[in-house]
Amino acid sequence: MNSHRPNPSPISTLFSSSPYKFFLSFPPLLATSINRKRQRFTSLFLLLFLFLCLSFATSMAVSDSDSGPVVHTTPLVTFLQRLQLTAIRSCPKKPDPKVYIDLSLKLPHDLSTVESVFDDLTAGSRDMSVPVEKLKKFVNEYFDPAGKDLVHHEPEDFVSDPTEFLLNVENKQVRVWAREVHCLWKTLSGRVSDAVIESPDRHTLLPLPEPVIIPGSRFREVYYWDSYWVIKGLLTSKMFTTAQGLVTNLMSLVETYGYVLNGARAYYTNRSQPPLLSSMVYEIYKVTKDEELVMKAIPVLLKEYEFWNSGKHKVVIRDASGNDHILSRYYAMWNMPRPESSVFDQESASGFSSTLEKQRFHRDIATAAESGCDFSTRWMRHPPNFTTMATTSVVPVDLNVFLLKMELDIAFMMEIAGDKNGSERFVKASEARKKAFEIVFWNEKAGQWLDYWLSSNGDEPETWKAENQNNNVFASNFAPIWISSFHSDENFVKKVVKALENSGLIAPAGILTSLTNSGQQWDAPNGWAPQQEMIVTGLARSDLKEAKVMAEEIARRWIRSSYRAYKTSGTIHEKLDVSEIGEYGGGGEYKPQTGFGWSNGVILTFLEEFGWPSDLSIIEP
Ligand SMILES: OC[C@H]1O[C@H](O[C@H]2O[C@H](CO)[C@@H](O)[C@H](O)[C@H]2O)[C@H](O)[C@@H](O)[C@@H]1O
Repeated sequence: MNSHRPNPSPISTLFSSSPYKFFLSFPPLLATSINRKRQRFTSLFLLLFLFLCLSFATSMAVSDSDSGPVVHTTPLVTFLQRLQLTAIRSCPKKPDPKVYIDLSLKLPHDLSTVESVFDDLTAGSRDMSVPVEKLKKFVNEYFDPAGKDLVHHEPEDFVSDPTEFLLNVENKQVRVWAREVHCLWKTLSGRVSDAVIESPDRHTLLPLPEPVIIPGSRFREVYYWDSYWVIKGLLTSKMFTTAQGLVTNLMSLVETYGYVLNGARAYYTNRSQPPLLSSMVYEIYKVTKDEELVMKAIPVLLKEYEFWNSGKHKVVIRDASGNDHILSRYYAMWNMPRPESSVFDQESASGFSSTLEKQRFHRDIATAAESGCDFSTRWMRHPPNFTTMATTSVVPVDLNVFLLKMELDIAFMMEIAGDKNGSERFVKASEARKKAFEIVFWNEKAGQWLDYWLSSNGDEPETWKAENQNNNVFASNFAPIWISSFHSDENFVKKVVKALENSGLIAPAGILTSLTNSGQQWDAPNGWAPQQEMIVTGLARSDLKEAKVMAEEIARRWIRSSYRAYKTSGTIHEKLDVSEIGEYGGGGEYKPQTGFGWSNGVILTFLEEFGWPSDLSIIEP
């Protein structure tokens, strides 16, 4: 596991800077002109002086740098960041910065040689730019292109027409399309190449034991929370072995790092993503009844549970009666620009003058990436001002739903394993978190759960204040309805359904992410597959008729829109613009992506859940 080493303090560079070198060389210079006693006194004096300098610099270092945890990255990532900067400054058509951080070092070159060639190439260039042709030549000579280290893999359990596939989809047009979506698993399937296993230091792609399903396009590596909806889709496609392989991969990351990484890249080791590993194991178990998988998963899930419920991730909110409620927040172990978007982050932080402000901002940016919702007005103190991102100060509703679900899943798995005490312990933990939902997040007037803004840095317990609830409407405010703890009481669900109906979130093609069009991708007018699925599935599982009707209506809108977008663009999109049927989403820091893992998964899941009658047109009425 990576150690959470603190950020290197400016003190480490103190003695290499010139004025101090001068002081260190001072005593020998004096030796010829004064006697030994005086020399000893002078040396002592200088030592004392240096000690005082050191103490002063240390105290400055402590107060002027953010003291949170930092997981360091690899030398290759650090170099590729330099190359990325040069590429962005050199190419007239701005390339996707992620392309450069995904390159791998060609054999037989070693990094230090390549670095010195690069130093020569950029020497004399003030802004690090170089002529494009020279840059291309350098990259081609020393690097393999992004994506070369993930080789195609034909999934062994893929059949083009699986038996019992989507039996309730009767409409011919929809069946044909569903089969095409099912076939996309083949294009998204890959295996980490042997080159990565043999020389991991030459790659930013991390070794994984089993084949993978990637989201698609620029996302040529496994992502944590995406995998939940990919797995749901794979189960519909009867690809059980592939689904199990994905879980084995994510479990291997927990074994190595102590948590599941944001994605399987060396530059994602400083953060996780929404914790859905237990839900993945649960979904697979429901279909396969594979007890061996459950037994393997329990210790891994316990390790992951500890990660989310300790250190900076853990927060304590005290209620008016003095009872403490333990919840979790996102908190990345990083306070610098994200390597995959380094230039973007540097520019965004350029308005901050102190190192401390910059570091805090970078941590809040990386933390938003850990939330999976990068970026959104949800994390901004003064939306839509991006520089007011303060993700570490938010106790998020959805993260705590995932953790409550994890507690219930672990309890369920421990029951299977025959560990009654362990199971009871986790049932108790889930009850405590459910209580915290009532006290901290639930807002009776709004009929939804609201994110909570911390008043302090979250290191000490703090007292709950009504004004700290974020009153803005987000799809995530309705995420709790996903789990049985919140959808089993009909009267309660009625309240939530009414609030959702009146929220303004229900749009022609699905559920909006928020009501603010900020230009960020996790805001209006975008709708994302995972949020549609959580809310729709939760409503559909309740016993309330209105909730079921609403669920089906939202699912049909989403499917129709995905179908129309597919027919016009020939592909499935990462996100949709839900203000209009058939429009794909935009905004944010990268171009809209296609492929696409979780969108395919949710289309198949909805078709499995609601079917499609033969007389119902897929073209919107
Ligand atoms: O490169 C920018 C960011 O890209 C990722 O985030 C987006 O794509 C992921 C894969 O589909 C998805 O899990 C996430 O919810 C999206 O916002 C990546 O996860 C970020 O860490 C990265 O900075």
